Amino acid sequence: MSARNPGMPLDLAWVSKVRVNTQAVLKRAQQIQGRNKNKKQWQAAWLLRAVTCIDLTTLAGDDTPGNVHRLCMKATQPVRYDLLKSMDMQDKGVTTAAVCVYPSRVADAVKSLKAANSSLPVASVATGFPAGQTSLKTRLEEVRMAVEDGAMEIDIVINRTLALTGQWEGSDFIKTSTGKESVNATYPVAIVMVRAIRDYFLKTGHKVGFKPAGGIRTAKESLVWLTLMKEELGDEWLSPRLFRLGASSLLADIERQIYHHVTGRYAAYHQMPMA
Ligand SMILES: O=C[C@H](O)COP(=O)(O)O
Repeated sequence: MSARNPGMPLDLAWVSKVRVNTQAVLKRAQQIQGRNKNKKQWQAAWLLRAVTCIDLTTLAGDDTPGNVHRLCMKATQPVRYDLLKSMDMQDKGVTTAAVCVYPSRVADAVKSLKAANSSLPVASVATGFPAGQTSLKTRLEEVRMAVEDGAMEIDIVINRTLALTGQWEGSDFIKTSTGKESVNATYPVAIVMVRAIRDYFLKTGHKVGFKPAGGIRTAKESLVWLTLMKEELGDEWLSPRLFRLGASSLLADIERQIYHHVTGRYAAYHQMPMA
């Protein structure tokens, strides 16, 4: 996770000067999607990079200590050992970036990771996820409880009422969406967001991270996201310190593509143990 953003006084004059050329952004999004033509051996390396940037997520109403435990085990060994061995990557410590759960499941996740001797961080979606329509007092209490239970990272749902009325400040990491909306992470919106990160960096010298989340399900999409980050912000934003993919079911497809790279065959989903 990136260093804390010290922030800056809210400068609405700067914000209101921002203009977005929608057609240019849509064209750029198309261009980035067309760029994704890595050679096979590089593609496997990029896919492993994507794995290390995943916040492996479960945010279901019926989450239990059991499925959170499986998620944690998958996060610590996200790609089958035999596949990693074939690529000589078995001892490179490939894990996902974090696991992401509801506040009520943080303690379960911390316990499972501790038992597995893993230092993977637990992220939690506190603050009235997904609507963010709870009082400030409740929101702060939820963050406190998640941190007390061992969460290292908190995905805060911004108060959209405040944002829409111009009352907002800077953050350490910005995330596209909760994953619970009908439209979640899209490339054109992401381009606008990462360019805001670039502008903020140029103005303050502080690097804010970016997390697209919601509906990211295929290995191909993960490669487009990496391309977008590389081209718009540079190599430094290709590490989990500044880039996360928030996803509950992306990993299975990435692992299948890696299986295909190693064996030349496609695996059924059940051959890839999943949380
Ligand atoms: O923050 C993470 C998202 O809720 C995950 O969304 P997803 O289940 O569509 O991958």
